[in-house]
Amino acid sequence: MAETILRLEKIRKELGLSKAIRQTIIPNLSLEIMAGEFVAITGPSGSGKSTLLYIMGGLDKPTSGTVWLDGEAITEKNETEMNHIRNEKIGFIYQFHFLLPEFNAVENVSMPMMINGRRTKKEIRERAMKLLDMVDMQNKYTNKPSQLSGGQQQRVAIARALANEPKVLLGDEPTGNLDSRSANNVYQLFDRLNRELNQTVIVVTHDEEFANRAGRRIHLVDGQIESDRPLRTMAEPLSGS
Ligand SMILES: Nc1ncnc2c1ncn2[C@@H]1O[C@H](COP(=O)(O)OP(=O)(O)OP(=O)(O)O)[C@@H](O)[C@H]1O
Repeated sequence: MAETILRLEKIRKELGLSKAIRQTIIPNLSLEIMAGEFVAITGPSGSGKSTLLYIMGGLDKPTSGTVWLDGEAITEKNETEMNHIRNEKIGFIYQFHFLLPEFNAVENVSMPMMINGRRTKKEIRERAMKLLDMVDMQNKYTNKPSQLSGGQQQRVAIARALANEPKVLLGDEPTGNLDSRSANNVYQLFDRLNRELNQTVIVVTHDEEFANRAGRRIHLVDGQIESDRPLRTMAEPLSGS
């Protein structure tokens, strides 16, 4: 049986707009995600999807409540400990790739491994190339981001997010900035990572087609789960693929 990889317990998020005015983004949300799940988080603009994803990935702290990642309460960690956990256990993909412009594809993918320090230089380079092969970027090792299309840049960003074998891969609108063909490549890649590597994937998306490819769909309204339903059981083949 799959184990719980991420657990959110009574998460509340408020923002202080001024001393007197506080906005509640997430009133009280609990959620459990199992290893190997592919979860899409949908909902109207402003419903708190990105806030929730950032809290899951330790990039934002809830006002109260606990986030457990791989059995550890990450909400209790300080910034230094959190940097380490993010590097080791969380892969984050944004709508805009945030690749380092002055470095080529191999160097960008190598970066999280260099920071981590668990591998030798040679191992890092070999793994970076292997990851780029996996995202079908084998011919672009030495290209800098400006020499790549938007879809290719996003695939390098995905390879980078996978560099340290993260427990969870989090995507904030990873196809939001792509044309439909590149978006389709990215869907297929997420799908493959989930099925072949059993990678846990959680994506926030406005894209209906992407959301429908996930194994589970959580719909947020006003920071609350309006629906949470399986779209298919884990590792069940996607119809039409
Ligand atoms: N730094 C901030 N300062 C003020 N308000 C914020 C801040 N970050 C988020 N908010 C507010 O929190 C709410 C939730 O924002 P969030 O980005 O999580 O929603 P979302 O569902 O991801 O929206 P979208 O689909 O438009 O990206 C919104 O009302 C937003 O205006």
